[in-house]
Amino acid sequence: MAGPADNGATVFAAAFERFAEGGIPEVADVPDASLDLVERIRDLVEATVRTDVGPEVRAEAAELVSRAAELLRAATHDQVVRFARTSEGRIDQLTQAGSGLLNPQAPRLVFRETPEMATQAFDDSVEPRSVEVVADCRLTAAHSGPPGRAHGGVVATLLDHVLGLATSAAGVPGFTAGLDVRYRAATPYDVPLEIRARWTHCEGRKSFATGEILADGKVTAEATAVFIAPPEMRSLWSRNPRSAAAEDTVRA
Ligand SMILES: CCCCCCCCCCCC(=O)SCCNC(=O)CCNC(=O)[C@H](O)C(C)(C)COP(=O)(O)OP(=O)(O)OC[C@H]1O[C@@H](n2cnc3c(N)ncnc32)[C@H](O)[C@@H]1OP(=O)(O)O
Repeated sequence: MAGPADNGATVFAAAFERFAEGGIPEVADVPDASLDLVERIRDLVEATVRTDVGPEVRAEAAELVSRAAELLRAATHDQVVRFARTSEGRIDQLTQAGSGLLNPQAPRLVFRETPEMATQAFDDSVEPRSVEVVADCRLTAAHSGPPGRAHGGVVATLLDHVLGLATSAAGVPGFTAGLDVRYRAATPYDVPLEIRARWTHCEGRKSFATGEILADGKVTAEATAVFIAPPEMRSLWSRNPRSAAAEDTVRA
């Protein structure tokens, strides 16, 4: 298993080998039961935050939740990391905290107008292309910070993730090296939010993006970020084969 010291490169290398061999499953093959479980846990978290029931009912609920955790632990993966290929040809990590389909702690982030994602990164013969990535999200009371508004860290997570995907879409992805968020107004929960981002330029290994969150058409937060891919990741990404066919089904 990869430890923190290896920068995740071992896990990525294994994932790219599997991608090359056609072994990365499709996101579309994730069973409905897996998605349903995630949605129900999100509902559970929301209900837990909002509940006003007494201690006895809480204790009863806690017993049920413990039983559910026990059921899920009956079979576990060696790695939490679960790669899958999206319909746009992008490799996603289904348990990541930004939008992971199999992570109930991730906000419900839905990408729209998603342009075809670059599947070939760091290809010297292809100029990065600036594409606008747009996502919809509705935060809940479980994401609140000060009364009535979203937590600033959650707002930063949304921006980090969507700006990161904009650099992936451009063909120059990386890890977040810096994220500068300007909180212009309260970001509300329980209302539709729109998150927009686009890659702007590269300076050497640094890939820059900007983006913003809008509620009811008004910008509540904006960000600039720099993403950097370590050399070993660049070499992995650069040989990401576009033509790989997925044969596995997701066992999630
Ligand atoms: C597959 C499906 C996934 C699917 C998942 C999808 C995820 C979407 C996006 C989520 C993104 C994340 O959360 S990523 C996770 C959070 N981020 C991280 O864990 C990153 C931790 N940091 C690192 O690993 C490292 O510091 C790196 C890789 C970022 C950079 O290390 P390095 O390669 O050694 O580079 P380093 O020499 O430090 O810096 C290179 C150059 O950049 C400059 N530089 C460094 N930081 C900054 C900065 N904040 N702003 C400006 N410039 C900077 C340096 O001065 C230097 O300039 P010069 O001397 O060259 O001029």
